[in-house]
Amino acid sequence: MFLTKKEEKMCDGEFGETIRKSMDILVALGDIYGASKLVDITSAQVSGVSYKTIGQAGLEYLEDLASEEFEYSGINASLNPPGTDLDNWKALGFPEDFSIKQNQIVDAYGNLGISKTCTCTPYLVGNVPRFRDHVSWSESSAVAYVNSVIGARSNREGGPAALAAAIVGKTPLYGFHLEQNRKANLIVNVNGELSGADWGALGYIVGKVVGGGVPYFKVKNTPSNNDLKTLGAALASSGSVALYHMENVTPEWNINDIEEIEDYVFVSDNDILETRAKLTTTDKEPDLICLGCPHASLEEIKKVAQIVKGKTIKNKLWICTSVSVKATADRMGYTEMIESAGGNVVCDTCMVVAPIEDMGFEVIGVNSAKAANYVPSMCGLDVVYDDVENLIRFE
Ligand SMILES: C[C@@](O)(CCOP(=O)(O)O)CC(=O)O
Ligand code: SF4
Repeated sequence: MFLTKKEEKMCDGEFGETIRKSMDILVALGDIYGASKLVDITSAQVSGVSYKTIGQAGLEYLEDLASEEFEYSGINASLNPPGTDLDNWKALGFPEDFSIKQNQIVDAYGNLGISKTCTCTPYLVGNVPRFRDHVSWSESSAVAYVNSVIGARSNREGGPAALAAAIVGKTPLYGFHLEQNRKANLIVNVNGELSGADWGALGYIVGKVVGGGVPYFKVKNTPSNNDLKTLGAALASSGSVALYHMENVTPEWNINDIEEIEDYVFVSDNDILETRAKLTTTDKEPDLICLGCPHASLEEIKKVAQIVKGKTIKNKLWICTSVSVKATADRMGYTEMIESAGGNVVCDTCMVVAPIEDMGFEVIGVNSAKAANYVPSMCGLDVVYDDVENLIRFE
């Protein structure tokens, strides 16, 4: 891979150990994937934040990296969800030792120059690249969104690579950074109109078929941005999708030569119904309904507030989001409506990266196919997959 004189000096340690270690990761990646050079990025999104997933070794690695002075690239970089509500963990019943360690991890990232936004939907709260910008994002649902809905360019980075890219402000030029790799290779024809949890079911079905390819959707009704975030999350969890196109909807849909795509899949109403049923793993009622995978937007919180307003919820309810979105929900009175009904707006964390298996829950109600896919495997708990309206039960 070609390196400039300055980049070579960075690799040789002339700019300090933190920069050298970061360059090591980026150059190794570039060599593996045959990148021609490094390219400047405008944004990074760093996963590998939960104490549940990176543990003590991860915390020590980050504290060590942050202990040295270095010049941060200055690009906009934000963090993925940690495993606790960083400020409100005590009141919400998150384990103390875990929450303290978790705050130390987030502080170490902060010392490295990464914003403590702690969300998988950074595009809702100020980390919004422009069309065609090169970026380095690692949360898989966010990668799907930034490539597909925003039209910026990212590979599916691992946490350490996105951190290295943030520190240096560059990423190796290969894969989805190159125009020629952004074309679709599978056409998905969807038979009926979709709503709510149907979008996640569609993503789950197509992710399994397309793997790491690029699907091109033809759908009957236009999805909202919230639907696109749900769809992308599901595609990226059942497959390893980083980019999809939707006819007349996403910004690069017309870069494709449709006639040249040989592979087709048809998704019927019945496929959607069967998948919705398959994603539920139990016939028991959920003891926790956990919404916001990916992290909820203000409109999604508003919808829940309207459903529960003036009523009493039977089971526990969390709606997970970022501190920034919650601040607006507070002002709008949505948080108050949800709390009065017995629910909580939970910041920073989510049902997958929090240690919910140690918090006394057994069955989790979710409206996200990604969460339905990961809660059984990452938390060992059962899930019920359905629309918000059907999940929430009242006294
Ligand atoms: C499951 C996931 O959404 C959250 C866990 O990620 P991490 O602990 O931030 O590496 C990661 C992903 O899908 O990229
Ligand atoms: S599992 Fe869902 S809510 Fe949790 S970080 Fe990933 S996308 Fe966000």
